Amino acid sequence: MLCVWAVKDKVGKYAEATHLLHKQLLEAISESLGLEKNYLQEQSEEGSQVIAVNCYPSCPEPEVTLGMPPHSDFGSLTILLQSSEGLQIMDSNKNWVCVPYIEGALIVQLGDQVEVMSNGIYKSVIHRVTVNKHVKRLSFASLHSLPLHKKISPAPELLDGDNAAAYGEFSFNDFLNYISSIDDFLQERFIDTLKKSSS
Ligand SMILES: O=C(O)CCC(=O)C(=O)O
Ligand SMILES: [Fe+2]
Repeated sequence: MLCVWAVKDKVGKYAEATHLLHKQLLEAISESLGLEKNYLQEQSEEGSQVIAVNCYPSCPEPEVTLGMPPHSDFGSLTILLQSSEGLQIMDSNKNWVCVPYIEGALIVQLGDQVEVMSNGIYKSVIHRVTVNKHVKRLSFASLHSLPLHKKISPAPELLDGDNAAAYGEFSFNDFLNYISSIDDFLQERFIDTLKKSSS
């Protein structure tokens, strides 16, 4: 019992720390886009945070399988801690690049919601997870999202005559409806369905 409480306390503190870090990162991203410092954070107010613990057992034939298939995260940002290498991101030439393991380092992945709000100035990162023949891998993902029914669209300050909105508006709920309505949501990323044809 003591052990359960100790873990609960640690995970609770971790969730609080990543919640604060998410806020600070959104402020930095807002400023980098030339928006009000609080713009993205205000959009994200009353949003959700989920801590997912992923376990990838060692696998006798790592070359024929994946721990997690390619996807981008639907939310604003994902803050990730990994126990060993395994995460790969797709670069602009569509090559898979290994994210190195650095003890204690946090990995920040930009999600679809920030891609849309930045009108595509930032792109969400496509990533996948490989498995290892000998090593079991754990990852702790803090997944942050805007509120379920909040409509998300490009920040109006980023739009002018030369820069039209490159994405239609959507909510997290629209995303959930999308993935429950199709057979294989990995075939087409939800964000691609929002892109306007001129983009
Ligand atoms: O295990 C990882 O490194 C990534 C996990 C992930 O992509 C996710 O939870 O969305
Ligand atoms: Fe992910």
